[in-house]
Amino acid sequence: MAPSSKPAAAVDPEAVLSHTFPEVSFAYDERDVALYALGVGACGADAVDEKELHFVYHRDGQPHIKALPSFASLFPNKNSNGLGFVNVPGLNFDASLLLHGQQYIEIYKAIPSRTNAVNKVKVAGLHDKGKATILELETTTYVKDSGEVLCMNRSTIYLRGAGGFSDSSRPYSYASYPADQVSRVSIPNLAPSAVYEDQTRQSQALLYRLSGDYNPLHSDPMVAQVAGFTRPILHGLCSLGFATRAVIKKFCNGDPTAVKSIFGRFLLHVYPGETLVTEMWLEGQRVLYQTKVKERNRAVLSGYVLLKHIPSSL
Ligand SMILES: CCCCCCC/C=C/C(=O)SCCNC(=O)CCNC(=O)[C@H](O)C(C)(C)COP(=O)(O)OP(=O)(O)OC[C@H]1O[C@@H](n2cnc3c(N)ncnc32)[C@H](O)[C@@H]1OP(=O)(O)O
Repeated sequence: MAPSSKPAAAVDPEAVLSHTFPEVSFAYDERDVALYALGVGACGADAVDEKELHFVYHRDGQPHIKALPSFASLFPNKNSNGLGFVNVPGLNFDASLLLHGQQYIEIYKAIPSRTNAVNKVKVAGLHDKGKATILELETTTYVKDSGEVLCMNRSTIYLRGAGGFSDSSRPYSYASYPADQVSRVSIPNLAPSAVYEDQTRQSQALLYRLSGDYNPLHSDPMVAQVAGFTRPILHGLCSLGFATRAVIKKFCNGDPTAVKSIFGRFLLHVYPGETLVTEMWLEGQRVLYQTKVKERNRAVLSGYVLLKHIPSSL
């Protein structure tokens, strides 16, 4: 290479956008649904909580257990343990520095408590932020036998240190979806309509990982240190599960089928053991929320949950 040549860019957008992912088949059952619910704190403060017990136990038997809508956020993990994008040609990054940035989930059909399913995955966005690259992957999940569409997850992955690949002065930015679907929510300057406090356990990430996200960032102190944290951090989707539970509890009377879509932006890491305080505001059929860590008084997550209808009791 001539000394004046530019080093190869870390990201080749054409190669990334033209990548096709293999379809992935998977199955789950009520045990997975209940394990997930425990992983996001269901019945954590009250083992007979009448608005949550049906997520982990049912007197009439396992088939009657209900899936939390955020259980759907696990489906992209089936694509090579969630890291199917690590080997995308044209996408070079340090995997130890990646963080989950945002998650958007559309639910088209009540999430069954057991099914055989298929994931179809595509790149939905790619953005050069200079110090980072943002990759967005869309995973659409179908019921295997009927072909019905169950849900769609759009996962935003923040790749620290992998930006700066744009040629021109205008940073590269591509998205295949309307911007307002996943824009950062503005938190109202009003007292919240509801507040819910949850204590995460020291072992929260160790329990949550058994639902299928085995990234050692959440369990291994050395890996966490390399990534810049004093100890393993909580999975972003675990915090999102806590926030979704808070909304279902406060606005849906425990009914998981009332939820149409969920959006969350991860603002700051959470350490297992910290207390999550979720403030919620009802705006039309959307519940805007912001989750703070009580011990550090810092906002760690914000977003919205769109409901099919507002329960008449509100
Ligand atoms: C199939 C998919 C599976 C994915 C699994 C991935 C593995 C899972 C890992 C985890 O769960 S990690 C734990 C959860 N996540 C976190 O804890 C991250 C918390 N957030 C942060 O630490 C920070 O917000 C950040 C992501 C490091 C960004 O902070 P930074 O200070 O670097 O950003 P800014 O200077 O404010 O903004 C730069 C640029 O980027 C945009 N942006 C910022 N934050 C996010 C975000 N969370 N999501 C998306 N985009 C983000 C921001 O808007 C700026 O862009 P412009 O506005 O300038 O265009």
